[in-house]
Parts: sequence; C-alpha cells; structure tokens
Amino acid sequence: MPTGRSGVLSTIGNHLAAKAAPYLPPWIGAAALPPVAGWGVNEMWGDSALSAGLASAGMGAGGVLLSAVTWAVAGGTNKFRRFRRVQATASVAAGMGWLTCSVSAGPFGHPMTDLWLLGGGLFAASWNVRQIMRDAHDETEETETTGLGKLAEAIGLEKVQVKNARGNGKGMVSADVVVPPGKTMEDVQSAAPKLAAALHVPPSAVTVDRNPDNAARGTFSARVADLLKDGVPFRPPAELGLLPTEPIPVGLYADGEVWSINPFLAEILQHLLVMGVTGSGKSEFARTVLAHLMTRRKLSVWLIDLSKGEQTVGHMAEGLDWFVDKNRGGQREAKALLRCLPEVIAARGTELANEGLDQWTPDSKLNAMVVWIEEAADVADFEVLDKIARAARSVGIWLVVSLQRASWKNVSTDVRANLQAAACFGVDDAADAGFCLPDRVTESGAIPDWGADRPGYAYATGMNIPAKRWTTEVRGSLTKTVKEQIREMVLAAAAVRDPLDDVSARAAGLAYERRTHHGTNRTNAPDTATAPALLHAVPAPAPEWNDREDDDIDAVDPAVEEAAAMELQDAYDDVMSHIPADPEPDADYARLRLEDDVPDADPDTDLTFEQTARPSTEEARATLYGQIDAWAAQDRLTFEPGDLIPATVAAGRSRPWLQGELKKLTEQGVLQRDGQGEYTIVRPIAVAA
Ligand SMILES: Nc1ncnc2c1ncn2[C@@H]1O[C@H](COP(=O)(O)OP(=O)(O)OP(=O)(O)O)[C@@H](O)[C@H]1O
Repeated sequence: MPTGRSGVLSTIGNHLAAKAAPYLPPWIGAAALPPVAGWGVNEMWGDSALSAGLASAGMGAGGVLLSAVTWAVAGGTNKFRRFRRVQATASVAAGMGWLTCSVSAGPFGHPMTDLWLLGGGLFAASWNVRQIMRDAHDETEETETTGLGKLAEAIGLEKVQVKNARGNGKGMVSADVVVPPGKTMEDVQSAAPKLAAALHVPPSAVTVDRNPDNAARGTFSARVADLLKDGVPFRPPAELGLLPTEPIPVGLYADGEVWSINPFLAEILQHLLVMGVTGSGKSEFARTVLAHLMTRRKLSVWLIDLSKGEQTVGHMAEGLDWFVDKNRGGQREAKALLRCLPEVIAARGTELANEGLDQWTPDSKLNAMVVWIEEAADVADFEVLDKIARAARSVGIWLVVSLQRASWKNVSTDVRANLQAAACFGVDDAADAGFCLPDRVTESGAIPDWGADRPGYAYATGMNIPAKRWTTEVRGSLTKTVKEQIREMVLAAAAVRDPLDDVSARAAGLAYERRTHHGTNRTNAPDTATAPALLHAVPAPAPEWNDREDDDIDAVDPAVEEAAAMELQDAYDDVMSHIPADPEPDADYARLRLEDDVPDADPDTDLTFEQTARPSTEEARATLYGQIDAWAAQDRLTFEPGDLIPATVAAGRSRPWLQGELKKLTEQGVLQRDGQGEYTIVRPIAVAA
C-alpha cells in the first residue's frame, strides 16, 4: 500500500486515470488514425498527379458511400438516437474528406495539420459529451422497439410510441403511450381489443388510460395473469369500534394491492350505485362492506332488501339499526323508511348548521348513516330517490343503491348523476356498463361485460378511490366461507356501537320508533362476552329478543293470512250488497260533493230535521286527531286525505277544513306529505294537539 505524499498523489492519479479511461478512445483514435492513414494514402498515390487525382476521386466517392451507410445503419426513433445518427454520419464524412485531401497534400503541413487538430479534437470531444449524457441515463426514456412496441406496430399503431414498459411481478404489465401529431388517445383506445387479442388475454384485461394533463399521452395496462382467480379472503377490521372515516378493505386489485373504499373521508360523500347481473357478486360485496360498517361506532345502517334480505344479511341482521325485508315490514315499511328520510335530512341539516359544520364529520354529535337499498327499482320511485340523494350527501347519509336486473334502464339520468360512485360487477351487455361507470373508465376499455362468468370481479370508482385506479380490475372478498365469524364479530361489536342519535331518531318519527327490526348497540347489546360462546354451543344461535321477533314472523302463516283476507272480502261484499247503489240518481243532492254547502231544504216538503248542535272546533279536532291517533296505534302510518272523510263528516266539517288541519299538522311536523298527496304519520298527534 503506498504511503506518504507520493502515495497519496499516486492514489489520486490512479483514480483520475480510472475515471478518464472510458473517455480516451475517441482521443486516441483522433490522434493516431489520421496521421497514419493520411501518411499511407499520400505515400501510395501522392507521387503523380494522375494517381493522386484518381485516388482522390475514388476516396471521395467511397466517403459519400460510407456516410450514406452510416446514416442508414444508425437509425433511431428517439431524439438521442436521431442525434447519434447525425453525429456519426458527420464524423465519417469529415474524416473521409480530410483523408481524400491528404492523398495529394499529405497529412503534415498547413492546413492539413490544423484541420486534423481542430477536427479531431471536436470529434473526440463530441463523442465524450455523448458518452457522459448516456451514462447520466438521459437515454433511459427508451422507446420500446421490442415487445409491446412491436405489438403496437403490428396492429397498425406504428407511429405510436410505447415507452417504459414495466411488469410489476404480479401479472400486470404497463407502459406509457405517446401518440404522434394527427392521432389521438381515442385511436389507441379503440385498438385495445386488437392489443388484447394479440396478447391472448380477455378484452377487459387491456385498458388504455388517458392522461388528464396531456392529450398526447396515456398509460397502457394489460393483465397477463389472473392472480385473483382463487378468490380473495375476507379481511376483517383491524379493531371493533373504528370511526366511519376509516378505510374499508373490500377486496384486491388485479395487481395484488388492497382495494379499499372510504366514502366518509372523500371530499364529498358520493352515493354508490352497485350494478351487475344476477350472480355477479353484488351480495358478497354488500356483505363485505356491511360487515365492516356494522363494527363501527358513530354509524347507523338502514337496509331495505325486499327480494332476499334474510338470505343476504339475515345472519348479521343485528348490526342493522333498521332492516326491512319481506318479513320485516315489507313494502309498507320500506315506503315509511323512505318517506321519513326528508325529515331526517332536514333535522340533521339544522343540527349540523348549529354545530357550525358544512358537512358531516366525526366531530358532529350525529351518527353517520348508511341507507342501503337493494333492488331499488322495486322499492322506490326514482324521483323520491333523486331528492333524497341530492340532500343526503352533506348531512352524512351515504345512499347505496343496488340494481340487480336490467332495471337500471328505467333509472333517470338525474338519479344516475346523483349516484357518483360506482361498483360495476359483471354485466351482459357492454353498453350497460356505461350506465354505471364514468365515460373515461369505459372508454379506456374497462368494461366488465363478463356477465356472471367471473363473480366478484368489478371496476369501482369514487368513494376516495384514486382516479388512476378506476380502470384497474378488482375482485371483492368472499364472505360466505366465514359467515359465522362475521356474525360473531357483529354481535361482539354491539358493545361499542352507538345508537342512532336523538336528532335523527326523533325526525324519523313513529315509523322509526315502531320499526319491525331493531338492531343491537351498546344500549341494547346482547351479552357480548357470552354471545360467541353461545353461538358455538347452540345450533340456533340468535339471542332471546331476536327469537321472539323471528317467532312473530314465523307465526304469520301465509295460508292463514290468505283465509283471513278472503273472509274480510266476503264480509265487505255482504255489507255492500245491502246498500242500494244509488237510491235517487235524479235527486237535487245527487251531484253534491263533500266540499259543497248543504242546499236549502225544499219549501214544499213536510220533512223536518232535528238540528243537532255542530261540534265545537275542539270537538271536531278531537274527532279528526282521534282517527289519526288510532291509525298510529295500529301501526298504520300512511293515509290519503279521502280516508279521513268519515271523520270529517263526523266532526261536522267539510273538506276545506280537513285540508287546513292537514296542512297545520304537516307544518307542525306531525304529518309528512309526499308527492302523490299521501300522508305519513311522523309523531303521535297528542303531542301536537
Ligand atoms: N368475490 C367473490 N369471489 C368469489 N366468488 C364469488 C365472489 N362473489 C360472488 N361469488 C360467487 O358467486 C355467487 C353469486 O354471488 P352473489 O350472490 O354475490 O351474486 P349477486 O350479484 O348478489 O346475485 P343476485 O343478483 O342473484 O343476488 C356466490 O355464491 C359465490 O359463489
């Protein structure tokens, strides 16, 4: 090992020599080649004018040819290679020119030596510069001339540049795409099916995303292997009692990343449209999302599923604050739930304003709410849904609408516009996907037109999912293998779950108070310590309160119900048969309506009527309110104004009075009127009276 000053100097010298070595060849070439070659040609042909002239002509022609060959072989499609071609051709042309002159002039002497020194120095330095730039990786933005690039050429996208092709080691290949002037990214998108065919993958496996900031650029992605084909296991929550604003893991992306959604943390709460044909995996998705939500505090879930509610979420129903299916309130209660929502939205809006919040956050005393409507086309008038969707967003009510059949074709564009997030499972027709997913997603080729052949696979947008992930295929978790564990988890979570806040509960009124299904939460939790143990020990595991509810439901035998209905109809027909249809069709009063004044008695008649005292206003109201109260007591929470005509007559009043009373009660929040003129009883009337 060298020591002392000379040692240090020699180390530095060695280091510099090592660094400079790669850059020396151009200098050595420029220094050695010209004098040797120039001396050689001058010695051979420089003696006589004839041989020198002939040799110069031959070398000139050879120089042109060599330059042309250099130009041809040094082709390239990126700017570095184009520059390299010019540099190489210019070097060859200059070298050959100098050599041609040295045939007669010789290499040594003016101006040949000057040209050699200047030209050689420039040549060597320019190649050094090029070498330095290449070492600094400025040429890494390579155009793909093999693989994907060749593929693009093969399908007619020859001018389109495919750069930076990369695989993620998890079955996904992606590359940057740049279109030349005259072409657009739409041209590349429309060629995506050809790319898929060339790659031997399904059409939906190839997507071409546009770059929102640059119309000439995009990203090409291809799923060349399906890592999710063996299913995605359910990922339980990290702990019970998380806030609604925590992410919900619902599956995996095709590249193995976790697919999670976070609707309550998104900048605006985007209502969700879940779509797909029967068997495409919507129910599994619903169970996954709900299982997570049912373990969270400050969150209440209301769910309507009139088609197969029990089958889909029956095992975890305790986690639902209000659950309407065909055995739990049916169509009537579903309507009541939807009818009370405007009132709930209004009350929550006022409360949030009082709290100084523009929109719901966990700081509010209100719970976040989820209103999940399965097979929405059968449950709700879409105009009603539209109104709810528009207003619910800012008050922390997340609306999820699931459409199972081709019913989405009936949904108006207004409603669709208000369902800004999407989870689109398999559809039969590619055009159907366009109804659910944003245009930019379907245009990229992300179209789940695999029907029910690939259950659980989908594309999802909104809900705080980064936009660049919208075109990546996802697969939802499979919950049916862990049904029991999910049930235990939901039961255990009751201890940490908050009941619905008073503001929303009060606004939801009687319909909520008298709901058929009550979920469990910390104020009415089952014994969570023993519940899971109980689950293993007892084959029918529901807690006692739930058994009672189920017993009630089971007690309603459809045959008995039908017999009762027939009996009622018979009795009705019997009574009606004793009443003459229209005893005096030509009488003066025959065309009178309820709101008309009673005509003066016929002066010729001997008939006199005993004038009964007209009930006082209090008595009239008592009669009317009594009727409404009686209905509420019987759980009949909706009526039409016509249903109150007998009570109005008994109260000695006419229709304008009835209308005035109904208006007053509506203003007091006792009743709620819907677009069709039907009324819902929101609170017991005695309070208002
Ligand atoms: N994520 C998934 N992974 C694996 N298999 C799944 C997944 N989702 C659904 N499946 C399979 O597909 C079947 C149908 O799924 P699911 O019941 O969720 O469909 P659906 O869209 O709700 O149908 P329907 O409209 O009839 O209710 C399931 O029983 C399951 O076998």
